[in-house]
Parts: sequence; structure tokens; C-alpha cells
Amino acid sequence: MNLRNRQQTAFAFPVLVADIGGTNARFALVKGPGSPTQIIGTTATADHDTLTDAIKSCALTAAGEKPKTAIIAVAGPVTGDRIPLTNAAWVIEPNAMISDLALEEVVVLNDFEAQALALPNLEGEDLQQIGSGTPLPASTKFVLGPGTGLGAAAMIYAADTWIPVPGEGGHVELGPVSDEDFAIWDHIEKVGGRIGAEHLLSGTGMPRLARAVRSAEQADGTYTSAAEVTQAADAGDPVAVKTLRLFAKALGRVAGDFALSLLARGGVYLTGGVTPRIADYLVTGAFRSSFETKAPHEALLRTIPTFIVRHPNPALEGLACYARHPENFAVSLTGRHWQSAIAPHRRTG
Ligand SMILES: Nc1ncnc2c1ncn2[C@@H]1O[C@H](COP(=O)(O)OP(=O)(O)OP(=O)(O)O)[C@@H](O)[C@H]1O
Repeated sequence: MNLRNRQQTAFAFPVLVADIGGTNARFALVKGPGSPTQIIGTTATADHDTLTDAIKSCALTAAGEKPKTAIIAVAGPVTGDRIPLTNAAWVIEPNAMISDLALEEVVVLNDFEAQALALPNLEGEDLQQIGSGTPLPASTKFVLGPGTGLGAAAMIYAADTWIPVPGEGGHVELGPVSDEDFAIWDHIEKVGGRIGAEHLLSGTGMPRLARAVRSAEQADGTYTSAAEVTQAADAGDPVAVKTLRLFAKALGRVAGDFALSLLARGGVYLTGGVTPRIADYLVTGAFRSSFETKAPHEALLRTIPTFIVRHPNPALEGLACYARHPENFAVSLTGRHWQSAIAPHRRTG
């Protein structure tokens, strides 16, 4: 069976799409293949015992129409018929959702796979470019998202289709390059005996980087959260300012490594809760120069564009794009797709 034959036929509309984060669950409705993404609710996961409860109280009334399909993005692996979330107390049980919400089918995907699904359709105000380059059409793209962790996924274009490829790219090795890096490196607290990209380039990593800068400079200051660091930087705190400068520079290096590994001529896209908070440092700082400084491939990297994603919820939009036109994407549903016993069985993995 070739790649085309394995792609699935249409979902039953309306489709409820849900992005389940550690803190918030966000919902939207797609009424048909030509319909826009209708945002219908956001709620704190901690406010509900189950996803079904959250959907009933925060999504169904605003939806107006009863969804027939639910497509859900979660952080972490899809582990069978009971899917515990890595960052929240919920356990997702698709079979129970089908009976409790009278759904025909449920699909559960990875959160960065969902973000990758959005990339081919982002345009205009959804994107703020950093530096030069133009995305080549029908070319591989990469999404890198410093949020609570450092999420990563590729959107590969091959065999005339888009193939989202999630992975653990946020855990690639990070080492010092410049004199400035070497001066702080010994001061960084290791995690599991190493320094992976996520250990510095994420919301949880940023205060670790700030503490290393503070220690190297024998300065004062307490840094326990990313918000504390960005607020201190806004107030002119020199350790925090240097932390954000180094953060942007190191993120550029990691982004450039992924652009090279995948030859991502379609561009590298930055998402995640941290990105908009450090946008000025990304645009005016060394993010782009460290992205490009990769001899012998500087000329190649100058042609690959980098973007801040300004769309408020790329994961939800990615799921909506997939819901409208699953035939445009090669997404394996094996082990991630549940159907009601009475629904028409149409799909293959
Ligand atoms: N003011 C701020 N400055 C810098 N970073 C921040 C700030 N506020 C929040 N963050 C970081 O952004 C993270 C949230 O990012 P993101 O939205 O991508 O997270 P998530 O893990 O997907 O979970 P959720 O969607 O439930 O919030 C927080 O964990 C925090 O580290």
C-alpha cells in the first residue's frame, strides 16, 4: 500500500478540536471542510476532573452543534486506551468519551505534531519574520517551541504530501561556543549529568540559565521562574538582560542545527509560551546570526527563513487544518483512533 492509499477519508463533521496543555485546555469547532476554526472555549485543566467534564461545561454550549468527532492534542505519548497526561492530572479515555459525548470517533495526536500540522497554512499576521530568507513552497518546515519544556517537530514534504514528525528534539545536546558561553558553562546546574537544550531553552530552563549567569558574574538576584527573569529584564536587571540575550543566541544555534539536519527550506517556526515574551531579543539580538553561523553552510542558512509564530493557538489551528482535509497529510492513526461501535468504519491506519 503506498503513502497516498494509507491516507484517510473525511472525518464526520462537526469536529471538536482540543489542545490539552499542562495548565489550560482549549477548544474549537470545525463545522465542515470549508468552515473556519470557531474558538469555543478555554478552561483550566485543574478546574475539571476529566476532559469529558471540561468539554461538557466549557465547549458544548458555545459549539451550538453537537460534535461527531473529537481530535485531541496532548503532550506526551499516546499509550493505549487510557492516556495519562504528562503535565496534568487527567487520564484521557477515548472509549468513555465516545459513549459519554455520543461521538462517532476520537483521534489523539501529539501536541507538537498538531503544531506542525498548522505550518503549511500560517501566513500574514500569523508570522513575524526574523532576518532574511523566503520559504520554498512544498519544502520541509520545522517548529521549535520553548514553553514549559522545549517542544519540537518537523513537517516534512515528501511523496507529494505533508508528513508531521514529532520527536524529542528539545533534548539535543547543547555546548558552549563563544567565550561568553565558556564563562558561564561550568556554573550551569546539570540535569541527569548533562545539559540538554530544554534544560536552558524553555520556561523551566530560563531560570537555570539566569542562575548560571548570576553565579559567573558573582551578582545578586533570585530567579525561580521564566516570568521572574523576563520581568527583571524589563526592569533593566543586567543578569536577566544577559540571560535573555544568551537564550536567544543559543536558541538560534539549535534552530540552525535543525534547519541543517532536515534541510528545512520551508523555514523554522518558533512557538511556545516563552517566545512572545522574548520577541525583542529574538528580533534584535543574536538569534539570527547564530542561526546562520554554521560554516561551511552559512550561505545555505541565509536562505532559510525563521519566524515567530504570532497565531494565538497553532496547535488548535493545526488540528483544524487536519480535520478539514486529512487527505492533505500523512498521519498514521494506528493506535490513536477510536470509533463508536455504531459509526461507519471508514478508515485505515
Ligand atoms: N512572563 C513570562 N515570561 C517568560 N516565560 C513565561 C512567562 N509566562 C509564562 N512563561 C512560560 O511559558 C510557559 C507556558 O508555555 P506554553 O503555553 O507553551 O506551555 P504548555 O506547556 O503548552 O502549557 P499550557 O498550554 O497549559 O500553558 C510557562 O511554563 C512559563 O515557563
